[in-house]
Amino acid sequence: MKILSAQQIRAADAYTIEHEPISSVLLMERAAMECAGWMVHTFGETPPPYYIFCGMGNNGGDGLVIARRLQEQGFAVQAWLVHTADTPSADNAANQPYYPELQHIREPGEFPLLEEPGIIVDALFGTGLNRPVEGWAAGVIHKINDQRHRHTIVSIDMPSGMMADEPSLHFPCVHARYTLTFEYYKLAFLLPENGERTGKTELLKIGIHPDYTAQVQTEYHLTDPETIRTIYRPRDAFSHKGTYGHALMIAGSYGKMGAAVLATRACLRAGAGLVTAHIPRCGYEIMQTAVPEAMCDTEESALYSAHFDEPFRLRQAPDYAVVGIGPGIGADTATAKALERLLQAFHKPMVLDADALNIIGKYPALLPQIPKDSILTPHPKEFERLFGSTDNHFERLELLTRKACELQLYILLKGKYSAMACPDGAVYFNPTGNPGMATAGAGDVLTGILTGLLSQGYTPKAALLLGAWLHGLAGDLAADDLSEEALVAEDIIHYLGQAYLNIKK
Ligand SMILES: NC(=O)C1=CN([C@@H]2O[C@H](COP(=O)(O)OP(=O)(O)OC[C@H]3O[C@@H](n4cnc5c(N)ncnc54)[C@H](O)[C@@H]3O)[C@@H](O)[C@H]2O)[C@@H](O)CC1
Ligand SMILES: Nc1ncnc2c1ncn2[C@@H]1O[C@H](COP(=O)(O)OP(=O)(O)O)[C@@H](O)[C@H]1O
Ligand SMILES: [K+]
Repeated sequence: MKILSAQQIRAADAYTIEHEPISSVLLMERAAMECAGWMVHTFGETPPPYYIFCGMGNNGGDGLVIARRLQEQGFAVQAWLVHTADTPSADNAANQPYYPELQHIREPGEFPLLEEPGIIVDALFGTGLNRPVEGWAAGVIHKINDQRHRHTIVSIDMPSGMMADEPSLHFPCVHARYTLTFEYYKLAFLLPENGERTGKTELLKIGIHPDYTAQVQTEYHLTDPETIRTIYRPRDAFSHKGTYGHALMIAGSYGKMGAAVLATRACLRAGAGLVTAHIPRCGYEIMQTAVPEAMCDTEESALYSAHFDEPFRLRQAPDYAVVGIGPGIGADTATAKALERLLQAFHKPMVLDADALNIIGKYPALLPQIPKDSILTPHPKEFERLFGSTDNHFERLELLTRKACELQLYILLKGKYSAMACPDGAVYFNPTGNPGMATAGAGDVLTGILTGLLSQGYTPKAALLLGAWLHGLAGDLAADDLSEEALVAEDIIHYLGQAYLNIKK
């Protein structure tokens, strides 16, 4: 699913108006009807009163139509026009006569007392916002926010005060419980700095012309079930384990064998044909007992240098379909040396996570040695160690995209919407997953899944999009049964099968 800028959204509206064709006032009617329908469905036939605050632009126009529609259905509605400008937009003005009970706020003192707990509809500003809200209009936003513990705040299209494509963290902005957004997710919603203000996002289709969406060029995308279904490849009936590759998982150290077990298990569950776990000797029995399906390749100590010093084994490394490296390996000098040797010996796309990334953060000269099209999976702290810090999440996204292009790597920056930057500059956000996955080892499972998918022959981009989706979906299915709180990393592996079945439906 494409993510459009505010400017592209305006163009999409204009294209629809011209080519459907439909008048802009009717398009507004359609958008507002969807909102009113959602509210009736969500808040029921006997809801608390609706308090609707409308701005002077088309977002306010939506608010006026919502007020009329809800009132026509017999609900208790009060609506105010907040005079943030001298003149309303044409479609806003066109709708005012159809809601004669409209009240007016021309100064902060006119903000009403909302006695009965109700539903506040925020229709002050939408995608037309082009600067911070200031003065008494900002005061109205603060007053709305002061009510948020007594009332449910629903923002129309965007929380008023938030910019769709630019940082606005420090701007006055409505803190919504729900944001009913039209047709496309806005980039701002997907960045952690705006999460608290956006609340739960509901995407409402308002009938934007499909031809516009099909032809518009955008670097940002949200992965969706259709994309995932086109990526997923069913198994060939005549295939054998050789078809699905032999993966090498380099993970674990004394005290961190759990990371190796989780990554190895996840790699097998994702569907790799054969998996060898490269681990320190101290973890041999743990691994053989916990994951009998995996082969083990051990070293005398927890250090990895010996392995890749040995010419025979070094020659073997390229024979693996894929290498996943990082979970729990530690970041001491000998291990760093071993990683350097691995990068000299292995030239196919690989998966680098956790301590492998921390080592590279310490020795940045290793970065350009990573095989082209490899997948890096940093969490925000690891990302900062690798590439430095930024002032806000828009800048961080820009840095992520730039690094993926410069280094010709796929980089997944973890989060609620993990951002996956591709070497061609495209960025995909993954919508599956939940806060239950903020638990030790969840990232090790992701490393295993990605390695398992690459092993089966998925391209790095396909493995990345499908892997992130499956990982989050397995976490969602696990949380549905077990709760977010009780979810542990092992559960994500356990529910991977259900996640596969779900995408095949
Ligand atoms: N035909 C269309 O274009 C449709 C538009 N729709 C709605 O229209 C919205 C966009 O409407 P508009 O482009 O009229 O803009 P908004 O209603 O978002 O903003 C209102 C006006 O405020 C002014 N403004 C910007 N920043 C300000 C600030 N900081 N302080 C005070 N005034 C400021 C702008 O000049 C703009 O004209 C969407 O978010 C959506 O809700 C929907 O009705 C669907 C159809
Ligand atoms: N709130 C959340 N919503 C969705 N996914 C989440 C959330 N919190 C964590 N995750 C996912 O869980 C994983 C956690 O990885 P990471 O922090 O590396 O864990 P660890 O290092 O303990 O293995 C990431 O893939 C991340 O996207
Ligand atoms: K709004």
